Amino acid sequence: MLQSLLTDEFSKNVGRILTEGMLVEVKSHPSPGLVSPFSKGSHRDMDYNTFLRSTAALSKYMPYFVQIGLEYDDDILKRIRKIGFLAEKDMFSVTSGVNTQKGLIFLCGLIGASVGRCRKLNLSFDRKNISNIIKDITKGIVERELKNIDVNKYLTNGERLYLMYGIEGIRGEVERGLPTVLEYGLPAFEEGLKIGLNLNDSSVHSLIHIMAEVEDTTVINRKGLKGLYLMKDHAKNAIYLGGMSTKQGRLYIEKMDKNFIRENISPGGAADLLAVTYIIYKLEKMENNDEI
Ligand SMILES: CC(C)(COP(=O)(O)OP(=O)(O)OC[C@H]1O[C@@H](n2cnc3c(N)ncnc32)[C@H](O[C@H]2O[C@H](COP(=O)(O)OP(=O)(O)OP(=O)(O)O)[C@@H](O)[C@H]2O)[C@@H]1O)[C@@H](O)C(=O)NCCC(=O)NCCS
Ligand SMILES: Nc1ncnc2[nH]cnc12
Repeated sequence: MLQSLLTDEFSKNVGRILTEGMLVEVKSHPSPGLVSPFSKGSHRDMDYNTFLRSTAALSKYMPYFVQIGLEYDDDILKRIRKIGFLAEKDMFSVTSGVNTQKGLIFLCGLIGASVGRCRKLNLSFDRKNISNIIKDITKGIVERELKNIDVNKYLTNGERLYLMYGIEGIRGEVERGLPTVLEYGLPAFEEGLKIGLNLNDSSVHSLIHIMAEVEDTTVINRKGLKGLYLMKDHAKNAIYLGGMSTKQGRLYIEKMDKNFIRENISPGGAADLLAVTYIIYKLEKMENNDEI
């Protein structure tokens, strides 16, 4: 599959932004319960270096996702998954079997292909068009993959949690066109930059707003619905205190990190959506020739 797709300069540039998003996310701190350069968060089996290795391995695949959108009109989801499957294999091999960025591979596949498709159709690659194309590519995914699950096969966390609670997780997020990113992640990130926060602090500000809204199956998997509500309540308190824009908010977010580690909460889905937030922000800049 890789040999049959030759990537062009545009795909490489977009691929670079996808990789940058993964790096910006894992570099952000304090990131409650998550891995950062200063903390392993609520994890024993991975640290910052594991994420660097994983991101380096995945970077190779990013331009191919874009190329899919540039070259094909049909079976886009199937094609993304073919490449994604190879990427997952490489990820697990460099992390000794630890799941660092499985969700992100899928999300980057969809964003990359949707940007390729925008280019092909002469559409600007802004948040609205990316969201609409992702809705289109993933139309019916919840119905096909969750509502019709074969309960006798091995179930992934996402599938099991849908059966238990009806929670749609990453599939619901993409089929609805990334509402958590468009309605919460991006506005908070841009608000942070507008009031003068640096990249790190705007990212954490955005992360907190995402945590307040997302149905993160990584959290539910470990801690049940109680864990999800605990995460959301903490995030809402942090927002009430001003998030990263106030001293009280910052102190609260540092305390949140300690609480999440004590409670073994790691919002991996929220982390992925922060990466997506940054990626879409950066793609819009690229479109306007601002920062590339
Ligand atoms: C559609 C797929 C993403 C696969 O779906 P699957 O059913 O296999 O997976 P899910 O269990 O549904 O979870 C997928 C990951 O998505 C992230 N996530 C969770 N909730 C949301 C949400 N609401 N919105 C967006 N994203 C969300 C989350 O990924 C992050 O967390 C992972 C780290 O978690 P960790 O705590 O380590 O969890 P575990 O290893 O599970 O266990 P413990 O440590 O607790 O023991 C990390 O991956 C982050 O990225 C969910 O994990 C897609 O993969 C697919 O199509 N699969 C089919 C096979 C295929 O074709 N693969 C190639 C696809 S491109
Ligand atoms: N920084 C991070 N920490 C833990 N899990 C994650 N999944 C994606 N990014 C993560």
